[in-house]
Amino acid sequence: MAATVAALKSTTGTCFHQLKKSDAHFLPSRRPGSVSVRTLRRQSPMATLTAAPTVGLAQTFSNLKSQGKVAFIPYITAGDPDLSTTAEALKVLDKCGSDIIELGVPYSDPLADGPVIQAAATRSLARGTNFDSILSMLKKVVPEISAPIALFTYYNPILKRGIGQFMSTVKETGIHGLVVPDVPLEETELLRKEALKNNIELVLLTTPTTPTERMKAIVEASEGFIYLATTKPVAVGFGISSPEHVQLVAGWGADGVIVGSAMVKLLGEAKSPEEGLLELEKFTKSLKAALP
Ligand SMILES: O=P(O)(O)OC[C@@H](O)[C@@H](O)c1c[nH]c2ccccc12
Repeated sequence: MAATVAALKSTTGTCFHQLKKSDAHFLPSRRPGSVSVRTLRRQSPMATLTAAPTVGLAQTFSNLKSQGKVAFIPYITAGDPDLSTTAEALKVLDKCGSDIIELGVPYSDPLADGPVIQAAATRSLARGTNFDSILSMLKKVVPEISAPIALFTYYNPILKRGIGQFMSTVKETGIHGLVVPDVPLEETELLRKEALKNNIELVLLTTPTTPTERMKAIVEASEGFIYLATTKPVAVGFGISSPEHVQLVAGWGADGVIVGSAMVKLLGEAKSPEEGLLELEKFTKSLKAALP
């Protein structure tokens, strides 16, 4: 895998259709920066009024890279065990130094997710979580947290609202990035156009088995994140669940480390939301401490 990371950093590439749970994913950065994101935000005169993130995903990577740091990127599913716990969890993750937070919108056919996240989505939907309730939770919480958020959603909820309407609504909540795992490159043109209009970074996906030419095209089109293979900064995810894993991946030369299922499990399987949040805090701190 270390060799894979090195190879990916010297290639431009991606495949989209072949995305599966066994694959790692990577996040590139485009815009150079020199000041710590977190320092920048906290020094802002607006900080007492609102801690809204001032920089997006790509900029966050640039800023961290210039300090020799590796991004810590947790993923949680919205509405599991309930939306008010998700709101608290976002604050905990932010407070514990997460650099970017991935928030999954639960969907009935989560084909790109593994069993833990699928189960979380099912529980969340059974509780009645829907896109509108997630948006109103985000409107309240996003101004209180520093880390930029990337929303993970399948394509259907976007199509249902209409792409333009979806992007502007999402932008209003203060979300910076969007990952749509079931849209192939060929169908992203309109999505990209509307995302750009609303200043949302649209993340495309690749896998280690993606043909080089296709990888190049996807890397070219992606903003903020790419899953696998790029000369831009790279973040690795899938199957990472301990400080040892995090350390190992950072040692391979990755620019960011993504942890999903392990987080989701802590929150979703805790005896109570309070206990889940405490576990989440402990776990996040231990992972963050393992990174440079
Ligand atoms: O859960 P893991 O093994 O820690 O891996 C992160 C991954 O699940 C998360 O980033 C993710 C959630 N939903 C996705 C859809 C596509 C790609 C990636 C994801």
